Amino acid sequence: MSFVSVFFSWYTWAGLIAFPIIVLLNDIWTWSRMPKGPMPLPFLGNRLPKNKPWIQFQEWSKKYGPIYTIWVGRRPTIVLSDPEIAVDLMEKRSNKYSSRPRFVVMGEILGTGSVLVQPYGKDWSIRRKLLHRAMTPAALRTYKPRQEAESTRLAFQVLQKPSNWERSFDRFTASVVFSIAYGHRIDSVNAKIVRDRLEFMQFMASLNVPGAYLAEKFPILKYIPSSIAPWKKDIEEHARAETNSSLALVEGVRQDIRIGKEKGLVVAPSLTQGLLAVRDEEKILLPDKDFSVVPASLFGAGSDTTASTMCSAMLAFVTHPYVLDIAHAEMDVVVGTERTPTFDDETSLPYLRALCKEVLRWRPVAVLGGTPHASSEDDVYQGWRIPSGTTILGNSWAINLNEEYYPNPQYFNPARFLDEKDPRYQPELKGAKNHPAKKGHSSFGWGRRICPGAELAENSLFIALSKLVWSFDILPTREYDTFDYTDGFNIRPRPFDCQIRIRSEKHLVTLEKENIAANKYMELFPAFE
Ligand code: HEM
Repeated sequence: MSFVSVFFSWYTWAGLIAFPIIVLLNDIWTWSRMPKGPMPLPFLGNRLPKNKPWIQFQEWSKKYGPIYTIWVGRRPTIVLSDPEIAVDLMEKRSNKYSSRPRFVVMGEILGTGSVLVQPYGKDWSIRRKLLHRAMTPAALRTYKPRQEAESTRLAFQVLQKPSNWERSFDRFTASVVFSIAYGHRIDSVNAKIVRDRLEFMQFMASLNVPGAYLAEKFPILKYIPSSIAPWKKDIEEHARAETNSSLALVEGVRQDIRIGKEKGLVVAPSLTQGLLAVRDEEKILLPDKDFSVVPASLFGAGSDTTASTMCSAMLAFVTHPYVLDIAHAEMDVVVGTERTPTFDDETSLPYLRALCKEVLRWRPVAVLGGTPHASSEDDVYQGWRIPSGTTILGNSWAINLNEEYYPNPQYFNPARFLDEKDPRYQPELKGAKNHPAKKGHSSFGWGRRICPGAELAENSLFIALSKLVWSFDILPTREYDTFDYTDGFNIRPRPFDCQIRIRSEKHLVTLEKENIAANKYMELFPAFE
């Protein structure tokens, strides 16, 4: 039979027509057994919002309930808006819900091997275990002096240039993670390494917005040669630059160790230094390119997230001024004016601790729960069928602002997180339901993929906000829109001005004195230029 006759034969045509029908019937069957959501179009899925999808997702949760399905092309995504359900799936059934969806653009085309986007499995587990070595309680204790010194330097920089507060926050969080990762501090956000890293991060974040790239719906598009696909060429160039930069940072630490040995100098302890030793001792087979991702992920995942949360705290201060009054009163009693707060004060500053939790709840920086989870086995939940490979998106915006758990959720009030015996506790802020997580919020994610840097971030938040609250009055200069946030993977308030002034002459003298000691301490960690 010739090719032409096969082409025109009736069964070829029947096959061509039957195939999409079979696929469609299969999709309808899958759809009919999954939690109901907005009606998708065959093969195309749902029309997804281009901007701030978490708002639309929250709206849909009011119509379709706390668990519903949306379709990205033919791929189902379950959206969760209730913390209990999120825990049921991603924690109690973490053996089935700890993978990541296929990221055609951010994972396969960018391909920088970030822990964040790796599917559950051996490759992910090696990197994650290495990361955990840097986050043990003992390791976290050794970072505290750096965080204290850096937060004193932060308060002093804000004192010197109050209008530059947001940049100072970025410098602070960058310096904390870089000094931990590579043993080098950051004195300016204009340091090349910070500019480069911020660009990589913002770029990566822009790849993960649902609906941003057609290749996510139609993976075949990833095979288009980059010579005729400028969007792909751009992604590949970013990937090369990021990998080279991560490798150079590890090489820098190797060089520090070499020079230290030659000259008999003490090298500032760092995560990279420790992990290089572990890799050699335990003969962990991880090529340099993949190894370099581990320390690099500290900045990628930990700097902007922490700084953005601090920016949200500033927005909360200027829009809910009474909070600062209460925090100031607590500082005055516990710390006084002769010294600034330290980690030793933590247990005596419950309002400050509650304030940090409330910021994380009120404006979760990883607004869609960070990187989505994916199921790796078929499952049945509340009678619904959830097939293997389903994307699971914990909408932190909807979860953290869920009225059943947090009455009057848009109202910023740290008292929600105070102990019931605390006289400042307000019972009317207790929800009809109790949040199932020990932390009382879901801003660090869930289960086996929960943020490994949560405690480090909480420590940075606590000490930085404590020093800022201790030092300053932070006052509104106009009306603010508490929803005026950036778009993307992580969110932060759009830049805004406010009045920041030192609380008294005594505070000024103490801060100046402690800043000298803090600068001296941070000399242990030479600055990245
Ligand atoms: C306020 C600060 C931070 C917030 C709100 C935050 C939030 C999150 C969230 C929501 C996830 C996704 C969790 C999940 O999939 O269930 C995540 C993952 C991650 N975070 Fe954080 N994070 C913060 C700071 C940090 C810091 C300081 C580090 C540094 C070690 C870090 C490292 C990571 C890494 C490596 C992952 C990927 C984990 C994995 O996929 O296995 N984060 N974070």
